[in-house]
Amino acid sequence: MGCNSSNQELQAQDQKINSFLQNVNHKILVMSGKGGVGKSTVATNLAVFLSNQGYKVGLLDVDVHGPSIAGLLGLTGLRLSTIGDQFQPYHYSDNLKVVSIQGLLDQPDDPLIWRGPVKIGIIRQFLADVNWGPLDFLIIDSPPGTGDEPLTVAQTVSDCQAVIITTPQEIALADVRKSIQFCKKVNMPVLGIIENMSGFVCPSCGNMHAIFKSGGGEKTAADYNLPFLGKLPIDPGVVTAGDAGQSIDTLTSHTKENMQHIVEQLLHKLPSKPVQQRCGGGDH
Ligand SMILES: Nc1ncnc2c1ncn2[C@@H]1O[C@H](COP(=O)(O)OP(=O)(O)OP(=O)(O)O)[C@@H](O)[C@H]1O
Repeated sequence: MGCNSSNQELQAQDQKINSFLQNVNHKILVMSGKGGVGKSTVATNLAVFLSNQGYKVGLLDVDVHGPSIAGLLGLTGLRLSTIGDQFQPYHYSDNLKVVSIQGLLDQPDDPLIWRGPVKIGIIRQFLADVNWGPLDFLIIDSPPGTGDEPLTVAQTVSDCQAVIITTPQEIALADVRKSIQFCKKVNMPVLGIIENMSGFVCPSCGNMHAIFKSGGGEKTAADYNLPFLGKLPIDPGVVTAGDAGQSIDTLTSHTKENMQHIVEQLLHKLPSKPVQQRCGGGDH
């Protein structure tokens, strides 16, 4: 009896998830094999750049143990409110809604000491019980690796596609190859690979220094016959902007153009679908 009722609850939740996902044109999971390669930075900026172009975007942080989206967007006091039985996403702008586990913590520095089933439960709830509304893009930022969080997304969001972030050095690329194999195993198409921290242009001499090497992400994409979406250099401005809760869009360096190029490449790879009601641009 208990088992039946929990099965029924799961089925009811599945229905809610499916009815939300039917109203989302493109679902993108941003993954990396290795930690600290800039996955949250890229996920956040993809969401901001797309929403600035007028697309309706939802940004979901499923990095339960190390959520950083709220900080990168300057939403340090982010709280998720509820109306009835639904969470209300944070409206970063007219076109960008944000949900992060951070919004449920009493203290921002509280650690979450959760095992798999609890994490799976909260991710499903963020898909079932959030008042997202119709979206052109749902961008999901996952923790590094191939654990519970990306697996839950892959199993729950049936037409999700992956964008894999790497840095150019071999130790990161070895983990990217695992991410690619993971995507194959769970039948999640890879939209492309982005190489972050790809070279550093010295502000004094203007020369490019390949601190973590350069080109490894592009080569891995070619080796696996996957699209290469572009690269971002090591840019101290990215750190300063991220720490100040600002997007790459506020930078004056070439990094902004590189990010725009990545967004254009991504849009090229996607089948065009009718856009949700578009607004002029972000208001944040
Ligand atoms: N292109 C870049 N140039 C300079 N710094 C960068 C760049 N990209 C990201 N960073 C910085 O690197 C740090 C890690 O970035 P971020 O949090 O996005 O990585 P992550 O892969 O999501 O990390 P985690 O594994 O903890 O989830 C941040 O301080 C960020 O500002």
